[in-house]
Amino acid sequence: MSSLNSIAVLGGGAWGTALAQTAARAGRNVTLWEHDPGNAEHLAAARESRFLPGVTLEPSIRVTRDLAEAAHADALLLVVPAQVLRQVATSLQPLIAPKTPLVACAKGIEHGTHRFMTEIIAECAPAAIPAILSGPSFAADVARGLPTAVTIAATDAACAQALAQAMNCGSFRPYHSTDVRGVELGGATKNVLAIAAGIVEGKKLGASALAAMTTRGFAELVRFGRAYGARIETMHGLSGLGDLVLTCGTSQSRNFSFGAALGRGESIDTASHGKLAEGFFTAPVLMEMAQAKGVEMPISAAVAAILDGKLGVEAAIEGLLTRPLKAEE
Ligand SMILES: NC(=O)C1=CN([C@@H]2O[C@H](COP(=O)(O)OP(=O)(O)OC[C@H]3O[C@@H](n4cnc5c(N)ncnc54)[C@H](O)[C@@H]3O)[C@@H](O)[C@H]2O)C=CC1
Ligand SMILES: O=C(CO)COP(=O)(O)O
Repeated sequence: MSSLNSIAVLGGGAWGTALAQTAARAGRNVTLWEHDPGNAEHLAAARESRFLPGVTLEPSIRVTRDLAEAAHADALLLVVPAQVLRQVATSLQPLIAPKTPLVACAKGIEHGTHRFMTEIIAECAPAAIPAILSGPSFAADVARGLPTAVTIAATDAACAQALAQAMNCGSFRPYHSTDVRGVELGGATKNVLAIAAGIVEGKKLGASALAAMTTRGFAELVRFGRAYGARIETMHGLSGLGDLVLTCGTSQSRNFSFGAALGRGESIDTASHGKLAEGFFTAPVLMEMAQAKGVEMPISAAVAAILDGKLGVEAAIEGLLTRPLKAEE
């Protein structure tokens, strides 16, 4: 695949803004598309995103609300919440050139259809090359130019390599992979586990409990990944273990913060404090998919039951601790 000189980022939220900054620093010609008129106006006029205050847009980034203008880019990054990715991919379908890489940067699984992000792209924009970018990377860190490594996967190895090359700037190091399913599955699953980790923090259960939760959570991620076709080395990599460790360890994660608020006794309705916690949306789908293949995921199941209002936090903790003893696997 020839080099990708222009990049369009669709979504001027926290992560979209950070990735636009990265692509601009990597020397690409960058267009940042934002659907919301107020947010787009703020991006264009103040040169900062409402979702990432204090970060000034690189001067070369062009802000637009015109999807057709953004669709001209050599590669497009879809940086919107997982549950609206279908809507954006569908709108793009008539506008893009054949074989344009469309890179999902959302972490989730679609409600109702159980589709992973690249499956939605393949369905809605069949002429595109679907890809996924995921890994341990907080938008605020990336936007500030702090060192970060992620994985970019596409079934077409040359495409994954070209995307990694296009997004590589001094501080942002993308590895490439062809294990699309493994990369997207890790990012979706870890968000649910990060809510559990937050609950441990909010309930003040201690550092030992947090380490146990993260480790047994990883065992669930690996079991789920095996059932859905992920490679083991991917689950041990940046987009699996790496992102799990990141988001299970700090309140910088919105999923972790959401769980911590639940652990402190806040209601499900207010615990996100208006921020996007993708694990809230992924938890029920993850459970449906785990049950469909008989995958045992007790921590994720407890999170899903808490979020569904079927189980209290205290009862969930007691339930996990009193499960029959078993061999470690
Ligand atoms: N913030 C972070 O540190 C990271 C976020 N991600 C993932 O990126 C995805 C987006 O997250 P953030 O940018 O952080 O969220 P955000 O809440 O900061 O921004 C969401 C963006 O989506 C746009 N949007 C919402 N509804 C839309 C619609 N119907 N059509 C078009 N655009 C719409 C918003 O206007 C906004 O630009 C999530 O799946 C998240 O898990 C991944 C890695 C890091
Ligand atoms: O995915 C992320 C970092 O890799 C961001 O995590 P949160 O969505 O929980 O803030």
